[in-house]
Amino acid sequence: MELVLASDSPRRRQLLSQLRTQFSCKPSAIEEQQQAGETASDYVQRLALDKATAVAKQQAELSIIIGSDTLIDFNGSVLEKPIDKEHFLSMLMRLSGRQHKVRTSVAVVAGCVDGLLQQTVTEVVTEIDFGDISLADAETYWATGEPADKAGGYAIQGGAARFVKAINGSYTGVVGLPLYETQQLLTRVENELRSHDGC
Ligand SMILES: Cc1cn([C@H]2C[C@H](O)[C@@H](COP(=O)(O)OP(=O)(O)OP(=O)(O)O)O2)c(=O)[nH]c1=O
Repeated sequence: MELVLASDSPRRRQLLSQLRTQFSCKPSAIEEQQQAGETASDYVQRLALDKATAVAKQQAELSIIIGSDTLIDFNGSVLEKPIDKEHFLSMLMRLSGRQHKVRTSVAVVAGCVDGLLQQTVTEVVTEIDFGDISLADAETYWATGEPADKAGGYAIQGGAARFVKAINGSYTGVVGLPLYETQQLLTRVENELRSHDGC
């Protein structure tokens, strides 16, 4: 059965390759817009599920699809990718010297164009303490190009490692795909599918 990562994130592809050798990547084109009254937790789980189900509905044959989403929760405010340098600087300065949460949700769905057989989703929350970041540090970091496509404008696996004083949670979750939880969901869905041979 085909395994599909509903993503065009190179980080997620690399992380999933630590669990599985055979899978394809198909980005979803879902709109990322928090709804009025939607909590950060509800929002990140909805996006992971929407990404996975959107790709599942395009599959001709029964497949297993993984969708994931990552966002920063700063005292209840959602921070996503920076839209420009000013936006990035304001986000990083808010995070400087404070604690925030990184919320990553992973959904594992089984289905195809004819329907969905399984839908599972979980959320992993990681607390990150940043040390003090000067405006000059932040500007230098922006110039590397790394922050532009990362939630909160930083990559713990890259240059932003120097800002991280403490982490409590899942490192792979912060990078974009929590591997322990992904493996748990994959195993559960695969076991439940054993009796099915079509969609
Ligand atoms: C906080 C943090 C986020 N990120 C990345 C993970 C995600 O790729 C990105 C958050 O954006 P997402 O919208 O979750 O994902 P994406 O648009 O990159 O990929 P896709 O929707 O196709 O799966 O930020 C890091 O790489 N390192 C970090 O330390």
